[in-house]
Amino acid sequence: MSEHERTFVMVKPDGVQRGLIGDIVSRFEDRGLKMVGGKFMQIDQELAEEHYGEHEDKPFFDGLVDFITSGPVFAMVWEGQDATRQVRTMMGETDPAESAPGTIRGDYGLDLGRNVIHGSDHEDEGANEREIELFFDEDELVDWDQIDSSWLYE
Ligand SMILES: Nc1ncnc2c1ncn2[C@@H]1O[C@H](COP(=O)(O)OP(=O)(O)OP(=O)(O)O)[C@@H](O)[C@H]1O
Repeated sequence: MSEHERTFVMVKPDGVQRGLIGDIVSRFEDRGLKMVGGKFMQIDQELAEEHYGEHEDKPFFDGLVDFITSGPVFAMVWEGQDATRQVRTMMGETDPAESAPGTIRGDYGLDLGRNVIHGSDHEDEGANEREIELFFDEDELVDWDQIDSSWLYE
């Protein structure tokens, strides 16, 4: 799939507390993706359990929920050609130790838990739109087609 699409991305509490929001946003801007939404927020227990619902039977589930609710996150929606897959490629692997230098987790990730960033799974059909809906109301997102940017090129 390589269509123009939106995807959900989140700088996790470790990334926020280490001051990595700006760098991460820059990487996506430089890549040509467009931000359509952004929210600095604290995730509560209910939202965390819903967001990570697919992992509820895993031994690391409680630790994952504790971590993601431990401090503010920066939730974002980015759009562009094949945006979900592009973001996943730029993030690296789930385990930072397996992530190539130059990827976000390869450059900054510490371990499986503290891996700086979340992005929708491109192999899970519809995960991007489900996660966007979970974190954002439609009126919090910008429709760039409706924004006049002709002045930029005058
Ligand atoms: N074995 C594990 N031990 C501890 N934490 C884990 C483990 N496996 C996954 N996690 C944590 O759970 C998150 C979700 O796992 P998942 O398999 O969906 O990875 P991912 O899709 O790369 O990550 P994310 O969903 O955060 O983008 C991972 O980002 C990681 O922080």
